[in-house]
Amino acid sequence: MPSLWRQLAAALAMRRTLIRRELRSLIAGFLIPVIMISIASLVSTSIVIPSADAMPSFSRPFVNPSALKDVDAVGLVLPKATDAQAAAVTASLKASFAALGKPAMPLMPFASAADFQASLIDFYRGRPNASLVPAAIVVPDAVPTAPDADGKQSIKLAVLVDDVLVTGSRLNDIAPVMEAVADNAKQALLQQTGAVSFNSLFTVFASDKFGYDISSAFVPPFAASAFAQMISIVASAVVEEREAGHRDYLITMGLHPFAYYASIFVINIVIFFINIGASSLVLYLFKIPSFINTNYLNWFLPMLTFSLCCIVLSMCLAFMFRTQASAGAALGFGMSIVVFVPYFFVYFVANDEISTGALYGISAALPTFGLYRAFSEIGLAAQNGTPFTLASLADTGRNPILILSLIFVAQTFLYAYILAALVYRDLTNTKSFVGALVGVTNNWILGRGNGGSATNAVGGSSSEQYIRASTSELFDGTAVAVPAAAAGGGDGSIDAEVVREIQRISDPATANEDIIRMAGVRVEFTKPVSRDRARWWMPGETERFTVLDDLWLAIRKHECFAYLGPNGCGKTTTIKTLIGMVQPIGGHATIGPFSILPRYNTAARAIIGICPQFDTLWGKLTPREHLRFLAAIRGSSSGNANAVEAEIESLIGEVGLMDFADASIESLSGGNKRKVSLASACIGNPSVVFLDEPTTGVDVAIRRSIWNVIEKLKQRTSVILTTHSMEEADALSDRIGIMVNGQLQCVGTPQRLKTVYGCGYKVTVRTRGSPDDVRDWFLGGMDAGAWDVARQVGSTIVFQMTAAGVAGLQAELAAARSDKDKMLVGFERLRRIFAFIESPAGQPELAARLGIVSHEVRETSMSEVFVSFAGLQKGADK
Ligand SMILES: Nc1ncnc2c1ncn2[C@@H]1O[C@H](COP(=O)(O)OP(=O)(O)OP(=O)(O)O)[C@@H](O)[C@H]1O
Repeated sequence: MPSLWRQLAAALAMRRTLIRRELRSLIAGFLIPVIMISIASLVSTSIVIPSADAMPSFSRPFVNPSALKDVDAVGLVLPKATDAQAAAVTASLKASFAALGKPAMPLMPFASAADFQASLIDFYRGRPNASLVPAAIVVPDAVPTAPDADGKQSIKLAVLVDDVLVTGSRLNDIAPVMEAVADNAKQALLQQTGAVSFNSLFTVFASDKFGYDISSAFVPPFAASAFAQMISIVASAVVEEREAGHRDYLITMGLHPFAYYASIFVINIVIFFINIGASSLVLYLFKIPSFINTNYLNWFLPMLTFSLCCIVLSMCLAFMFRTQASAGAALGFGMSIVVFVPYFFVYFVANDEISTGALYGISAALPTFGLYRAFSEIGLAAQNGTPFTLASLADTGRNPILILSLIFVAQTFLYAYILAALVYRDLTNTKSFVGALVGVTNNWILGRGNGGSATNAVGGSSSEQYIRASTSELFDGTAVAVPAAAAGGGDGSIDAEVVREIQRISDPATANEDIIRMAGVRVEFTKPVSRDRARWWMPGETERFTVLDDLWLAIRKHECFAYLGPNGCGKTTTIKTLIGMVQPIGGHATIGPFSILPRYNTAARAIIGICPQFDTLWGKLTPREHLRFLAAIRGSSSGNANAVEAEIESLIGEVGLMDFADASIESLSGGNKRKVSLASACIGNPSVVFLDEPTTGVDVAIRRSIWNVIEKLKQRTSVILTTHSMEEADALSDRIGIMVNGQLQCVGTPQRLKTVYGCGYKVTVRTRGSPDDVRDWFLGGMDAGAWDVARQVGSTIVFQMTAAGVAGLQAELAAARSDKDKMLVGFERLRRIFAFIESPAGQPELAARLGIVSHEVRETSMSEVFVSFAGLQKGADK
């Protein structure tokens, strides 16, 4: 196998190709954060008055005003008042304030609200000539120039009060003052206009609107939420890959789990960078004050470090979900809650004030909160006129960005540890999470693990180390007790060849004959308790059931072994055990020189190839790219790029994909996809290839071509073929094993099984004479009672052996000492049958009477042998 880094490079190259091909869907996914930040920016900037666009950052000088005691200037906006009216109102207000003990109160009349705003903004900017503090503005609305028909004038008088002055208990202090202001304004206007009625109202205006940066409150939660959405996007993608079987396929084909997860990490970091860039651009283009006035490293550090921890966290969360749909829905919603609930709590309940300890504590538990607070602190600092600078990063008392970023980095390591444990548990079927943590610590971190561990690859030890360590673990045949029924010469209850196979497996001297050996392998799964036994007070109750029950099986070098059995008998489970995707509860097994049970030595994966039952292909790749990628992760024995290309071309030619080698896999027919899977299994010259129902769902022509490939394949490697096609097994395999109820029921050459387990022969005769004569002649002449008529259609009669006839044949076979003798018994039988049917040829009169046109003698088919075993499967449809 190539080094970890080469595998990582190969996985990255493949992901890059996939991303290029799936750019549209990817952009759609990753646009979400940018869209969210854009919306937040747009809303923020649209709430700020237009003239504030050009404003630099400012600080509010009267954040906590002491009511009117702090008011030393008033702006008057009297847009429609005449000069005389304005002077009257001004004089009246002066009097009003003089009464409050503020005789030097400067009053500044403005011709329009826009004038007033401009002056106000100058004030906020800290311009020296702007001394205005807005406290009250009196705006007479629609000042009539002449009395109405009744001689009366009606004036609406609006008294606007800065909201900062009316917060909390200060309202009571302000109300009488403002009433006085209004009253004096009324009096002044009355004198000037002679109006007899006034409608006066108080309106509280927010001086905020004159430039308060609402983005500093608005953008942080949205930006944090946008980044939090990335968690659900990344996690969904990881779940999708697992759901499609890609992860397991790659790992069983030899990709290091570390390389697999590291490739996801690296690719997502790149995507995050793009995202950080795009989001920053949005904030810049919208001129979000806290962004453009703050040193960029203050933004970048939390965004980057959050991305690191977010990606690893996503990979951990992916383990909670089986399907991409559930992951997307649950995490998308969950992340919004996780961001917004603490945000609302802190902003509204805690009044945006939070102690440093609480800030770091909550951030350590919820990274999304940490990110929100980081953005929020940046916003607050900018709004207060002291935006974070590069130097302020070191001032951790005032600027929490560095500490928050370090918290994210620490979380990245923590989640990486948890991820390692989750992967470890998944790949080794360790029951408890704590056990997995211990396993990770011992095997991967401290390097104390056993060399044969399924997971040592990640520890970085070299392949040689592994092989040495694991070879010593190879079971010597005596490590597992031979089943009682197979002890000695067997007690006759199990197939003689199965007994011989068990004895051979338990003899270490014969180990070199086999590429695969399994001894006493036991696999159990759990399933929901059946309804009739379910207890209502224990919902979701499960029970264990045995799938492989003390399985002994050996595959010889360079043989094609057809592994047959009814649905659910455990064929796929056997293969999954051999490729390390199922962890048995007992037994020993080896593949070549590697021990794979009780602990899976991942070095074995270099010598196996897998064509899974369901195609696990990347639709956007072409067959050639697919094979190249697998070649890169498996490595070529020569390490020569030309040799790899030659191997790929030869495989493409062998499976007949020349015309489709550069078409995307998703455009191929089911049959051609099967061929890609088959070629993929052969990449890297494996010593044994697992073909799990390779011809399922393909037409006759493609089936034939796949058969041809298998024929060639078995000349250079061992093949384990599972299939439901007896014709296929019969045609391709050197030996057949039939598995029922998790145990091998019989094993041997197709001929042996047909001879030993068949139900004799069938003879079909077609006549132009009388079928009755033929029937009487056949049944009278062949062994008495051994034959009967199976069916008669027109002039064709089919004879088959009776139960007594089959029993007689079986007795003869049982008496034969060896398979060879059994074959001879079979041949002798055939010879006798043919001799009898052809005997009329020497008797013209009989031949003329019978008028036999043609005859056919057929042995029991593999299907019939199979059916006789399949019926024994528990729970099988009869
Ligand atoms: N992960 C699992 N958890 C629980 N039960 C499982 C699991 N995998 C397989 N099984 C069950 O184990 C039994 C054997 O399954 P397996 O897939 O090995 O059968 P098979 O012989 O390959 O069947 P088929 O010919 O239909 O592919 C079945 O009853 C199946 O439902």
